[in-house]
Amino acid sequence: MLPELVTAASNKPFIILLFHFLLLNMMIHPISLIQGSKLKSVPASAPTMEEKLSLSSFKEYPVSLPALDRLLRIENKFYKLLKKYTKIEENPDENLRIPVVKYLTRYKTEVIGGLRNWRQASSKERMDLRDNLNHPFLIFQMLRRLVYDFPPLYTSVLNISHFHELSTLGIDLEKWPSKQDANYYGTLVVVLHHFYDFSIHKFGRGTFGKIVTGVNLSAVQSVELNYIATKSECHSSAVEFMAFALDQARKFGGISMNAVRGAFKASIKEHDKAIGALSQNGNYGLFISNIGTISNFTQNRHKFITKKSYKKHLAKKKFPSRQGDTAELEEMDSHNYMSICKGENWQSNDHRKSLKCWYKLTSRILPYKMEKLHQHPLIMKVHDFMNPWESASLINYARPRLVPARTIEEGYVKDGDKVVRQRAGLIVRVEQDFPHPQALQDIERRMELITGLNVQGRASGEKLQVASTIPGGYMSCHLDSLGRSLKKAGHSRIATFMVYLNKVDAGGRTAFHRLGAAVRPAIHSAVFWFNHHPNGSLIDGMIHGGCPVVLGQKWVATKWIRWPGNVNKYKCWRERKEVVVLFKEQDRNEEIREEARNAHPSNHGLEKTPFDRRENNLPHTAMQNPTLMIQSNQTILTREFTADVQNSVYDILLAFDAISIVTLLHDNPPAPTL
Ligand SMILES: O=C(O)CCC(=O)C(=O)O
Ligand SMILES: [Fe+2]
Repeated sequence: MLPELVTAASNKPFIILLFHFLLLNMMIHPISLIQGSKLKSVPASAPTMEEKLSLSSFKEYPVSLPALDRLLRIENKFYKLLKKYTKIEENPDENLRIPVVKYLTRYKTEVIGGLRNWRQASSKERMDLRDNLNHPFLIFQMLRRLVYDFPPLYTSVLNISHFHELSTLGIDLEKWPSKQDANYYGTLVVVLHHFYDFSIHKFGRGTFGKIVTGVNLSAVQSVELNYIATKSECHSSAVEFMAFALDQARKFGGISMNAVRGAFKASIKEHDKAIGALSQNGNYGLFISNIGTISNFTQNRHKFITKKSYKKHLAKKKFPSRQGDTAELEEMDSHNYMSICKGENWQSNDHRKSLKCWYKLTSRILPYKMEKLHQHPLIMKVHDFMNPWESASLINYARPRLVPARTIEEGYVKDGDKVVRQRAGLIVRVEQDFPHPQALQDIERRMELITGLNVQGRASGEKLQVASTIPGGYMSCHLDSLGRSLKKAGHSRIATFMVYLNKVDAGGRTAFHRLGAAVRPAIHSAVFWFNHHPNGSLIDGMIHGGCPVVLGQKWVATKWIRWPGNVNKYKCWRERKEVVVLFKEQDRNEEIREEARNAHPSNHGLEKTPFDRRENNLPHTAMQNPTLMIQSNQTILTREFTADVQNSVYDILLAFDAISIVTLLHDNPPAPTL
């Protein structure tokens, strides 16, 4: 247990104990942070506390907010009882005095101090406990107390009559938070440092920029964060956490100086080794992002590969420009993405001058304030797209339904990998049970009026998706489209329309690093961009990522707009090729056939094809395993369809690389009209 370790530190070789402790007891969440647009798989994680507690039907994070809320309240009760206990006359068991006082002191510094200052910091708004739980650092500290300090103390005091109230709280230590749970939040703190390169010396003592956080980072916690950072390949962050540990140990003791000094040296060595290997392997993105965060530890400066040597390295190796599509550019992506997240802007003055703002008038809606954020390729911002009631309804709908985001790699959704592309980010699709269907339709209709694209219906858009991210959570850089060409990927998301549903206190920009700029999340506003050129090819420049949220919780609603339902709007991208779909199935519903015969060949609005009607309201039995024949120009293709595929027009289009279905017939069709 950690407290024993710390007390023992002064007389035992601490470093040995320290690493023994770290290696054996700290199983951190297996992550490897960022690293460009290349996706890394994450091994299955241990059961989370949420699963163990089964307190709530939804998982908001590995530990759900209601679960955390409950823990916070339990701990608060415990704190009050301990405090009373120290004040009773015929005092307490002598053996208990030290651990009780220790717990009280930690609680006072980490919670009371933190909460008070946090409140002051939040633009005079009263923040409830939940808001405080929203910061990974405070959760990290709380879970550490509950994992290391709470169980032994709780077991010792449970039979003391003064504490009998505890038995009514339903605490089950078997289902108590684990070290993994605490360390998960440690990784989020590391992410924040790795990206934003803030001063740990200030942050660890309670300030974050202009915000007073009340954070009070102990030497031991700093050592733990060092370990987590090393495991996460954030080597310069690791060194900085260790440097802070050294500083805290020097100032406040409680841990062996020699041991921390030794661990500090070991950490630098580890850093240099890793960085050296990275630079030799030519992984410049990672190399630079690590180098970039090393600050000036004057006494140890010579031990780092300094920025100077990085510059030499730069001089030797020519880095690609920010345009184009090369392997090297991809390597640079992670670094550039981080720079843009930090607020850098590489757009030229000329380009910025060309970015205009205007009011868009349509016949049906009030004017929208439109702002061009990038010219070629286009990124548009729509101010005040959502009304506050709509945003709140979407958040309220999503909150209890969130699930960890699944990942999409090379066009396939991989089940099981919870957080690769989206870390500490959870999503839900807005389904039929959304209580305000009319509002949803309004929202989608407005998207259509603004973009000029169809977004409603399966062929035109995916269901609106709401995503939530807590501080430390981010989405590494990626392209929204699922394939390089529309031809290959019929599902392709030709455009993205994303709405920022709430105010994010700090961080959480959407970074378009190859375009040199990021969009700040502005409450109720939307951002809109194309992922494909009109000729169908992918716009590589649209690679983007959601930067880590620093303070507050970020909520976005995203509509991915699809190709098949919009293909007619891309009139010139290739020659029109019409196809005839033949159902060979015998027992097809007569109504469908009738409609098919009547369908006018020139009706290309996919929403109106018999297929779609079938999808919406025709009996399903008629559609079991049909064989489709597609006649396209002179070629006749036949293919068995699975139940899944038969359900959608665009899947059929995709399978046959067709643009549209002009008619739908039973056997022996007349010659197609091409
Ligand atoms: O959260 C963001 O700002 C970006 C999210 C995103 O890119 C996505 O969901 O595809
Ligand atoms: Fe995206």
